[in-house]
Amino acid sequence: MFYYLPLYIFDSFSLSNLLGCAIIVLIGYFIYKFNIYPLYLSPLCKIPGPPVKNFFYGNVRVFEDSELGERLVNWEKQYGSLFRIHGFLNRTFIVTTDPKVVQNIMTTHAYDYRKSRQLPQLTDTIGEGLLLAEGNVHHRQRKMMNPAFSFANTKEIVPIVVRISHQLKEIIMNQIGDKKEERITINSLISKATLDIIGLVGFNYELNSLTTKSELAEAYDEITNTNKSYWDVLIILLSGYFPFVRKIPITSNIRFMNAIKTVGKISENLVKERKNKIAKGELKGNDLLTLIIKLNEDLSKDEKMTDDEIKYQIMTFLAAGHHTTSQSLSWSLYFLSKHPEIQDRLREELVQAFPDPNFQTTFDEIEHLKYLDSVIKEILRFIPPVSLLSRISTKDEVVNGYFIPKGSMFGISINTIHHKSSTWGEDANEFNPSRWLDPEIKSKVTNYTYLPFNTGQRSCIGIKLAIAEFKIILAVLIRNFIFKEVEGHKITTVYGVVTRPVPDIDLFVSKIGV
Ligand code: HEM
Repeated sequence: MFYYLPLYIFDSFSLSNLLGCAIIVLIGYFIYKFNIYPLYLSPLCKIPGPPVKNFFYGNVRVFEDSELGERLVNWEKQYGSLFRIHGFLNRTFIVTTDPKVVQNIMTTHAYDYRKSRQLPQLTDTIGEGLLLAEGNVHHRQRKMMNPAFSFANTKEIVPIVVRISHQLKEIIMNQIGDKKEERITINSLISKATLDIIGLVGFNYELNSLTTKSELAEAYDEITNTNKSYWDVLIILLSGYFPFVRKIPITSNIRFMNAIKTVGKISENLVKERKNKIAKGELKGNDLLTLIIKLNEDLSKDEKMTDDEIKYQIMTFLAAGHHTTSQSLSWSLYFLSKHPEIQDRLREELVQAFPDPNFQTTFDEIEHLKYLDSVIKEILRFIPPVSLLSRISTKDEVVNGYFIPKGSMFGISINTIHHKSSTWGEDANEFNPSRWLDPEIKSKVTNYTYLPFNTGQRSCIGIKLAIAEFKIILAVLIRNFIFKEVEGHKITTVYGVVTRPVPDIDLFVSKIGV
């Protein structure tokens, strides 16, 4: 009798019925997985959080959302330092600003949390370099590369940063020419300057993107494209779940993949070129790549990085090392133009320290400028370039009384932590560099209340380089120009991989003393 069962089924169900059933089962599975389970059945539902209003987007877009920062700050006030939000397809994020939880995730048990691969375009852009490596691989790579980012090496690269900063200054001077002032789009100029700097300090490679058309600068313009359409964002979000979506041959995907190929090709050539120099005994220089290759030479076979690993580090440094710094610099000029009194005070300090507008400086000289230091600390507090860090747990755990199953996603909201009035006072939402001169506020600053570069094992390896570069470029620009707001030019803050202004920032720029 059982022998006849399959035929019996085919008799009574036509193929279209079967297909219909399969579609219903699939839709049922989809609704269960992306709606019923995360919103009603998951143990994470016990954690408080805002109601979900959108079937697809949950309560935040998490990526490319212009209101994310403000909403997270408000939810933290309402639900406390550990709360639940839902992103695309109702993915649950446990958002935390609790210093103890942050410490546990970032320091005490850092390797028990892995990075999210929800943004495959990030993996495509930087490869499996230090930023994305996990566990022992990360530990080995980091240990090996730390010496290349030491204070001593950072001091050595200061003259390069000064040279490019003055080159940027000259370009702006020329754009202003004899005019009283000129409206200038600052982001793209600064981004080229920081790309040129990472090219030189990273690989002793003259990208010259400030002065010539650069293939690499164009590739990054494409990758970090600021004019993303609704469909571009949807493709990015969907590719987090279904990676093949990135491979569909539509214009935005093709342009993105071509840009990625350019970055990969240039990085590969840099490794080859350096290897040739080693073969000829010509390996000289104190750029990061040379230092890393030298350090690699001395390692045992098990510890050595492969050529591909070195290529991924180049891709990582290029991406991680230029966009963050350039966006922060652009935001600085924007807020300094909104607060002319702060800009004037900073300029006063700079003119006094550097009477010559074409000044050359050392690391120590620039480090001693207190107000410049306060302005930079404040911009990194007020608008941290990396506003949200995500981590996925690899073990079941109980956090603040809630059971959190392994595989859960934590979002450490740096931006929210940086706007807590309990740390920063009632004016936490104001841009006020002077707070950094207040001993009471300074006493509340710890690795877990202020973390623009993250903290612990996965903190930014380029922090010293980033701060030196940030200070020098800002010092050269503010020492030589006055930046003024363009009335009616409205800027929105968009929280992507890096927090960026949309549209690009236009400012009126005039020369000092003209
Ligand atoms: C204002 C500038 C910068 C900011 C705000 C910044 C911020 C950050 C943050 C928050 C992280 C941690 C990411 C995570 O835990 O998921 C990070 C990691 C990293 N950053 Fe930066 N960064 C900046 C500049 C640079 C520069 C100039 C470099 C130069 C190469 C660099 C290279 C890296 C690398 C390689 C990592 C991965 C470190 C690891 O996982 O061990 N960053 N950065």
